[in-house]
Amino acid sequence: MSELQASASGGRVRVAVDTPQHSGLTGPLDYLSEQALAPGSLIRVPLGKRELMGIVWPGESDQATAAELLRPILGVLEGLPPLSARWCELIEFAAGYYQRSVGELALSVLPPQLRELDGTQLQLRLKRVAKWAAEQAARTPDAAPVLPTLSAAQTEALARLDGLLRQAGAEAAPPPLLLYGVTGSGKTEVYLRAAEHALAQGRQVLVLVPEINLTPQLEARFAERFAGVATVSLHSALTPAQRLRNWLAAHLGQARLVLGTRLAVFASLPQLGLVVVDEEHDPSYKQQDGARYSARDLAVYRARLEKVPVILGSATPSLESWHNANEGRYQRLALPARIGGAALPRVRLFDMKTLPVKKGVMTALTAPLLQALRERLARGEQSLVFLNRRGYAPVLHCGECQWKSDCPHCSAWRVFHKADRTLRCHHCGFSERVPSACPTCGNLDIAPLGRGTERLEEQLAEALPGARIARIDADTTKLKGELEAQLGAVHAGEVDILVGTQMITKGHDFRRIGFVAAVNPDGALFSSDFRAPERLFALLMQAAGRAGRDAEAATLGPSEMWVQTWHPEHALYQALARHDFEAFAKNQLAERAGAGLPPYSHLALLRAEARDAAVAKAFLDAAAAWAEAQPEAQQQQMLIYPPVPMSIARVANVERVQMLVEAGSRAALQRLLRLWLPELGALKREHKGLMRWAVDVDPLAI
Ligand SMILES: Nc1ncnc2c1ncn2[C@@H]1O[C@H](COP(=O)(O)OP(=O)(O)OP(=O)(O)O)[C@@H](O)[C@H]1O
Ligand SMILES: [Zn+2]
Repeated sequence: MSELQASASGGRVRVAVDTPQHSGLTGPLDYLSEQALAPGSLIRVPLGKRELMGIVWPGESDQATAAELLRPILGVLEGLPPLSARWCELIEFAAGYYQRSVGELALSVLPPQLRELDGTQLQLRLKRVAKWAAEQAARTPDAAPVLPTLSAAQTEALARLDGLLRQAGAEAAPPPLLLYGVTGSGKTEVYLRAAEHALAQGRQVLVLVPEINLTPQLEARFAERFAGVATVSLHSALTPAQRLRNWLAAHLGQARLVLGTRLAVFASLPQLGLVVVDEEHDPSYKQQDGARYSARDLAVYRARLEKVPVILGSATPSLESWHNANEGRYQRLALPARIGGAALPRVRLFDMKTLPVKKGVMTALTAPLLQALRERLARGEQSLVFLNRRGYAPVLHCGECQWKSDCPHCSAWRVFHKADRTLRCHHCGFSERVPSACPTCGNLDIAPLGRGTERLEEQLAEALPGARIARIDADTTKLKGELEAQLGAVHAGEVDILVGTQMITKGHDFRRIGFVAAVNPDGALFSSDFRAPERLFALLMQAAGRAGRDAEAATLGPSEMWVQTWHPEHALYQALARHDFEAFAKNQLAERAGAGLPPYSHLALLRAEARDAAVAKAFLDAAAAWAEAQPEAQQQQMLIYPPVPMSIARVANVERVQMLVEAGSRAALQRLLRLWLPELGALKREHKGLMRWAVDVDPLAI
């Protein structure tokens, strides 16, 4: 019971509480307790005039507060087993790495309802969870699941994995596995078998997916395979009550399988035996506010802490993971071919320059593309048309006075949504009815410029009468159940052409799609963000991956990916045409090495926000001056770039400025940040009008 000793002595306990931001990065605070409390216990403590939930934190107090100043704790949440020492360690690491306070992070990843419960309410919840778990365990399959015969590559991958699973809990942590499998190669089957093995060992399994919209499909596949295994999901679309129930089920060890989005990486799993990160390259794994953590990176850290295997799966791994595999830090397992010998789609780079030029008319639905769609329709095949822009048109425009539908609060256009006739800002949410005439000159003839998915759907319907067209994007799937219903219709063959944003390009196991078109992907080619090519390549590979997944359906004709571009000769498209991720990755890594960019360097972004951009900039300049004076910055070849406006500089009338810090070593960057942050808190007070500042470690979007 060494865990008990730390807090049993002298009545002093360390407690992680969510202290207010302005108090700076504080560690756990000391309180007095009459009874010995196991680390990880949930308790109630006073803070100022408030009463808060806190977590008894492992480790020694620094005794900074004199004993006579300590306040007694108010109570203990009885009946809940303490959070494990490893869970606390994960939180402590993440808080340190992403520069947040331990208490803030720890409390923010617990289900919010947990904070409001008293002992009696908790007892009731615990009873319900136990009942639910018993029901789950009694669930019998409709029919025994039919296990597919594994492909040779799957068999080999699993043999390697089994070796690691057997080692789980041994002295050294097994190396992370990068499951590099082309689209449709059966990665999910590998996850299922690995999960089966871990479950059979009496362990819990954590499976992460990048987006909520991928959880229903995955839940269904796991439920079908593992009837009788209590399974829960954890994501932000759950009600507070569901989230608490699922969290408790995992924490009590009753849920054996936990599926979820990035926040699930913090689930309490006392018997964790395997972690899976599906589509590990996906940017959605990075949290974009508060503690800006990468769930993928934390999954790797957590697996090492628990000494259990972690599988990172992708057809287009992140360059960070690819580099780690190249360097031998990760083990690479490849699934080089599609299941059943299905061919990857032929990629057709359609050169927009070959179209006859009609002045002023920019069309996304080119005649050859419509022809290709008609052919697929005639054959009874499904097609997918992909455009990464929702709404009807990105901007409304007056030809007389050149007025455009800008947002009064942001440096961005308001998007025209035709269905509800609104102009909506996708950044601040500001929405107004579409004016019937130009607001500046009164011209009645204002017209949409460019196109989003809503307009694309309309134009397709005009051009292809009789075709059954469905659209899936954030606008058509707002209501609960809508997405499932729409995907269901696609799977049932009730849809001929599916139009949508990137939501439909990843992860879905469509069986009937033979043709995928990207109508306007060029924009990302010339972005100033060094990660833009990596993201575009992954997106297009994933989109291509939705076509031709069923080897048997291919008797109709070969599947095809259609890319409309003004730059067919671009190296990115050339690699795409050959489905050559490896060449693309090699090329990109060489460029990154040359430019000293990640994974060859380590970045942090310091962001500042104010009504006046000059205030934000002055704060960052002062921050830079302070850091540059530190010996740490000078010795470690730390590079601090001048502050620049963010790509969308103003959102909701707030100017946003950012400053990039680049370091050769992760440890050096961490050391600087640790010194810097308390300083920044003090600096903020000197810069009147500064609203917020934040640090983003390993930022994804620059
Ligand atoms: N050994 C197998 N035999 C027959 N069918 C299989 C086998 N393994 C997987 N499948 C089926 O092949 C299809 C594709 O598998 P899966 O969805 O796992 O691919 P994936 O590698 O995850 O692809 P993506 O990266 O595109 O999501 C699924 O319908 C799955 O049920
Ligand atoms: Zn706005």
